[in-house]
Amino acid sequence: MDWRTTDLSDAHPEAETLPMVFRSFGGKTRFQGRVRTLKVFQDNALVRRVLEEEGRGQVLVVDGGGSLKTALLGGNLAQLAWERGWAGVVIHGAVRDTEELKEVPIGILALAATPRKSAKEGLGEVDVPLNLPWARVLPGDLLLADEDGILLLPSPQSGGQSAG
Ligand SMILES: O=C([O-])CC(=O)C(=O)O
Repeated sequence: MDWRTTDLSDAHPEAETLPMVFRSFGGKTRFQGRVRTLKVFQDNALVRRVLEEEGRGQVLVVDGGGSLKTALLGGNLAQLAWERGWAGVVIHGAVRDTEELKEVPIGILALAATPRKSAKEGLGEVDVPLNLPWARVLPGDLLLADEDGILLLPSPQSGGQSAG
């Protein structure tokens, strides 16, 4: 992987970016893939359901509303993501089992770690546009993450709408 988000941002000034307010908890700090999205709040049953699907090198972006009260992913779900071929998980929220997450060779970005588990009711929305505090994230965007932040390039099919 020779790219850097800084160089890509220079080359694509219209691209959405997310600042590195996230902490890297996974085995990889640099990763990339097409985006799947999930919007939940303190409930991670849908996180498991989506990660059970074939990842095919995609990155799951979870808008957890920024809540740090419960963890939306832990060691088991991280292991599942790796086994199913996901390139990474980006969580606007919290994770747990940080010692285990380090050993999983995918990208795992989240705001914080917290011990408390999430509810399992299955509430939330899959494959919807996400309005994170810094940028809009659309399913199908190409996400690239490194130490400087996250860059989002719109999917060819979206006609560049996410760059607006
Ligand atoms: O199951 C959960 O709620 C999250 C977790 O602890 C894990 O993935 O190991």
